[in-house]
Amino acid sequence: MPSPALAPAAGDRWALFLDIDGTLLEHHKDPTGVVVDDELRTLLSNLDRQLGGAVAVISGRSLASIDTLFQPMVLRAGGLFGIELRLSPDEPAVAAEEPPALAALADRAEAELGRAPNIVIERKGPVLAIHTGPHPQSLDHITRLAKAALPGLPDGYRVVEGNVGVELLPAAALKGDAVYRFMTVEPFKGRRPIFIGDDVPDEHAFESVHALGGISVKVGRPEQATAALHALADVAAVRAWLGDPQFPLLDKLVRREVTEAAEEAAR
Ligand SMILES: O=P(O)(O)OC[C@H]1O[C@H](O[C@H]2O[C@H](CO)[C@@H](O)[C@H](O)[C@H]2O)[C@H](O)[C@@H](O)[C@@H]1O
Ligand SMILES: [Mg+2]
Repeated sequence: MPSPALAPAAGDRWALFLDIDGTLLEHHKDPTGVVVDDELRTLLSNLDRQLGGAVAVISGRSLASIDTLFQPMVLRAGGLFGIELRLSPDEPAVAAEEPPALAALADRAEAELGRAPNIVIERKGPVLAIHTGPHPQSLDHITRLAKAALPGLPDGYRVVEGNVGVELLPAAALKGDAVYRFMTVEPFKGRRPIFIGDDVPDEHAFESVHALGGISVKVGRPEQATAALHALADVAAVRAWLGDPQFPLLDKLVRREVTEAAEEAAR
């Protein structure tokens, strides 16, 4: 039997927010190499029907990249960590622009690092990603380079070191803010949010769903500090949970022990 704290309250209506890479899709060394299978499309359509449309992906990918991946589906989405919002599927995808100072940095990064093995540079308008793959040494080096570039960028830019790369993000790129924005509009309004994510930028969204009385689910990396209160082992476990006829039965999630130190480290 689920403990009372883990059982969905009667009458709860849910809103579902999903990270993409590492949550719905397994990683691939090339960001353009991932493929959305029809099983995932069917899963998302079923959830969309089940939750009255209160389903959105919130990703570091641009809306254009999300659309290319999921076509012909057009999802409610927060692209570029929430900078590019599509609150309803009939809104066109508008791409955010690359500021000149970031363009200059991206040009330099492409010239200096573009040929290095395992490094992939992804220009996404106001966000620049330098993917290293799971190679800690190059990750340290690239993080230092990215931090050194901050003074030349518009105010508020920050470096986020993720599991397999570094991203330079403007101040407005906060996944939790995207969750808040969705929660102000139909069909999300008044529901209880669930956010599922696997990486550092997802921590902000975990905090937001907590503030909204929702459920946070961290995927994989059990050794990593996180604010999330629940866990799923991997992409397969995420898909199995989402596809369970009893979704969202919370006792199928692993309840995380969150220590003060872990919460602090996740901030
Ligand atoms: O917020 P997410 O949906 O998880 O997106 C985060 C980034 O995902 C992609 O990069 C990562 O996945 C790639 C494909 O597996 C991999 O090649 C890369 O090394 C990873 O960093 C995407 O390309 C980025 O734009 C997203 O920000
Ligand atoms: Mg992810």
